[in-house]
Amino acid sequence: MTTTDSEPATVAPPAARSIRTFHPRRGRLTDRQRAALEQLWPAYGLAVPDDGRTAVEPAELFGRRAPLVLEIGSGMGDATAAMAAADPDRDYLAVEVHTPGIANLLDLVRRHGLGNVRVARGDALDLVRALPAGSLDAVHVFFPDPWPKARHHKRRLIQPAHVALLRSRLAPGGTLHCATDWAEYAAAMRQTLDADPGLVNAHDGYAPRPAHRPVTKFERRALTAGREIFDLVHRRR
Ligand SMILES: C[S@@+](CC[C@H](N)C(=O)[O-])C[C@H]1O[C@@H](n2cnc3c(N)ncnc32)[C@H](O)[C@@H]1O
Repeated sequence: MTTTDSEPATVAPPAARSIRTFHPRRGRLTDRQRAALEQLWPAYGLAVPDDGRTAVEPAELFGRRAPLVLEIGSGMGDATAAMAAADPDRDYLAVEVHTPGIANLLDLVRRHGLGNVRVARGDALDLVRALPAGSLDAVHVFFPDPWPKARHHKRRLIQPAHVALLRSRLAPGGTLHCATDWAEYAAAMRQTLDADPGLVNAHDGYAPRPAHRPVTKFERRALTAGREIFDLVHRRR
């Protein structure tokens, strides 16, 4: 994965051109997830452009201009759906690679009538590259894959070049909120985020878990196993 904080090269295409249907294999989804995927994907789904040129225009995706929250690695989507339901004046764009998670979030969108959620399928960094600079009010990275082995650290989402890219898509004053149950990753995240010249740590250390962040599926597992949770909230200067 190469990373750049430069602008996407082309102007936004019509939303319909960036939205495509996909058909995951039968058997991986519950009937309800499959039905939600088939019914909602055309209007609520986005195939992440991976050509490095196609731009994603949030106003076209949501049909309105509102502050935009990006949730990276939304998992089964419970936290995204809960936050979007409690925050109707902002739009929520979730990005995930795991098809059952995408379908589950679409099912939650359908059941709770969430007009302010869209679900992107593909690589989070490709999506971030395709978004306009300064277009995000917040980025949520809740319990990203920890890649605990040292030789796999290069696969981690939170590393200096990726943070610079994320920061470039945040509006001034926008927040980057990360959470993890992996103490060593938390320390590395904090060091990387604190070192970014365009970010300021909103809490001068780890943040108390904000009331607006629901307990996620992975967080529940960590709490059951007795692990500590670390939140980090940084603001773009
Ligand atoms: C440990 S899980 C956490 C899920 C959820 N945030 C939670 O707390 O329950 C990490 C998620 O990130 C997703 N993921 C990993 N790499 C990704 C990528 N490059 N782009 C988008 N999602 C990704 C995985 O599929 C997985 O669902």
